[in-house]
Amino acid sequence: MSEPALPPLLLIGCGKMGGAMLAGWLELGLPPETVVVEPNAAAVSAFAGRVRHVASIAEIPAGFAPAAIILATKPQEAPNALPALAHLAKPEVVFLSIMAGRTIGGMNAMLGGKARIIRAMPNTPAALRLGFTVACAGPGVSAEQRALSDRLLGAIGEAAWVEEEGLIDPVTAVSGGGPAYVFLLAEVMEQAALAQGLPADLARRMARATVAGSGALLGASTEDAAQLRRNVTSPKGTTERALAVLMREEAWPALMQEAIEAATARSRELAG
Ligand SMILES: NC(=O)C1=CN([C@@H]2O[C@H](COP(=O)(O)OP(=O)(O)OC[C@H]3O[C@@H](n4cnc5c(N)ncnc54)[C@H](OP(=O)(O)O)[C@@H]3O)[C@@H](O)[C@H]2O)C=CC1
Ligand SMILES: O=C(O)[C@@H]1CCC=N1
Repeated sequence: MSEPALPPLLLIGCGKMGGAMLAGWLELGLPPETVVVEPNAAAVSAFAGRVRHVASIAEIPAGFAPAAIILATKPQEAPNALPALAHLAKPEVVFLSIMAGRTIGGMNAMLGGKARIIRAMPNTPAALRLGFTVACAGPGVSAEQRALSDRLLGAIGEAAWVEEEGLIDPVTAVSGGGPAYVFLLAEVMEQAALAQGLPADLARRMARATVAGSGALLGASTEDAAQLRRNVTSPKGTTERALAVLMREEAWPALMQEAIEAATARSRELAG
């Protein structure tokens, strides 16, 4: 059975994440009545003619009744943007926020106290529909609103739900920011290749292809990451020597834990 048509949406902020999500939703067949609020016209140029673009919340057409309002501005913009959207907070409208840190309670207060809110955390592979999003539904969200949000998040990759909102902070640290750590890996591998005398172009290609190829292998495999690592590590071989450095107690395992703790703490600081 084919899925019902998507209802019109209102997207607030069409930057890196908002734009990536919009691209996925357009593939699902988003109605052209969809409104995108984005002050930076260049950010929406790729979607010209497929959605209605306005530069500010004040310019949202009067009477427009979206089923879902996606909040994809920076968390710091919430105190400006959310009160201006309070008049749209009705039981039949679900707010789907991807803002780091901003809590359901804090957003609800800015939206007038009666909003139905889902707090979600996607990541940038959403641009290739390979994202991973974890979502949490706040009070009053209906089964239909949750199903619509699940469909929207499923259009940009995998979606998972948690009941405890506090878990979204470590999710933000692990999968929300996670792509940055992987890209950093490509950067430092390239630098290490250069340090061993490899030509710059080759160092760059090697690092990118190794990270991208390993990600694709992991994505296609049912084996644990640890087993895929072992598959590379010949006894008494070269990889074993490298891993003896990287897996030292104070090295990657401890550093990653510290990094995730720092990002989780920052997510909690952004709360409100
Ligand atoms: N980037 C990522 O990997 C992820 C980001 N997020 C979350 O997504 C949100 C957006 O992040 P990201 O896409 O990286 O940021 P961007 O800065 O790329 O996008 C935010 C966009 O919102 C626009 N904007 C600013 N004020 C308003 C307003 N009042 N109404 C409508 N649009 C407005 C900005 O315009 P201008 O630049 O002109 O100010 C900008 O284009 C953040 O809350 C972040 O925490 C979540 C998961 C991953
Ligand atoms: O760095 C940030 O705050 C956002 C949230 C996760 C990824 N980017």
